[in-house]
Amino acid sequence: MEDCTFSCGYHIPAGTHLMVNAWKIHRDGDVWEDPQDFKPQRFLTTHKHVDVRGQNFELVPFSSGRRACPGASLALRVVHLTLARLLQSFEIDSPSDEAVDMTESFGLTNLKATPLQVLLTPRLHPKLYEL
Ligand code: HEM
Repeated sequence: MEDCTFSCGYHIPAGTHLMVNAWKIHRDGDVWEDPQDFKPQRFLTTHKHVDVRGQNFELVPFSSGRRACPGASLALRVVHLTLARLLQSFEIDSPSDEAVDMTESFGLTNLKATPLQVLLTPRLHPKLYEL
């Protein structure tokens, strides 16, 4: 390992424990319009060429480079499958009429400030839920 100095002026001494702040990168107002808003349609329009696998540094959910997530391909499939099965199999509701509190808490990973309470009601034939 050796010291590293970038042309923009950052100097990183050898042995530094460096953590990438993906939360901040993913909310960069120079890249993302209304960065705090959940707008998945931006990936069909203004940012349709942005890839999640570490080639476009403005979006790095699986990191990038040699230590990027080796489970990315599996994860991209499993997330779709799990979400689809959940939506197909259950009515999803909240126990109260109040809007879900989406406030975030501070931490290394992105946690909700208040626990999510959900009511799941099976919507398919009971036989389909047998193990
Ligand atoms: C949506 C799901 C997932 C996300 C967002 C994700 C994200 C990440 C990120 C950002 C890193 C880099 C961490 C760092 O820089 O220190 C990472 C590393 C890693 N991920 Fe994932 N991951 C996911 C699912 C998975 C799955 C399904 C597997 C395995 C089956 C997996 C296995 C790993 C391993 C082994 C590493 C460490 C790689 C290394 O240090 O060389 N991940 N993941």
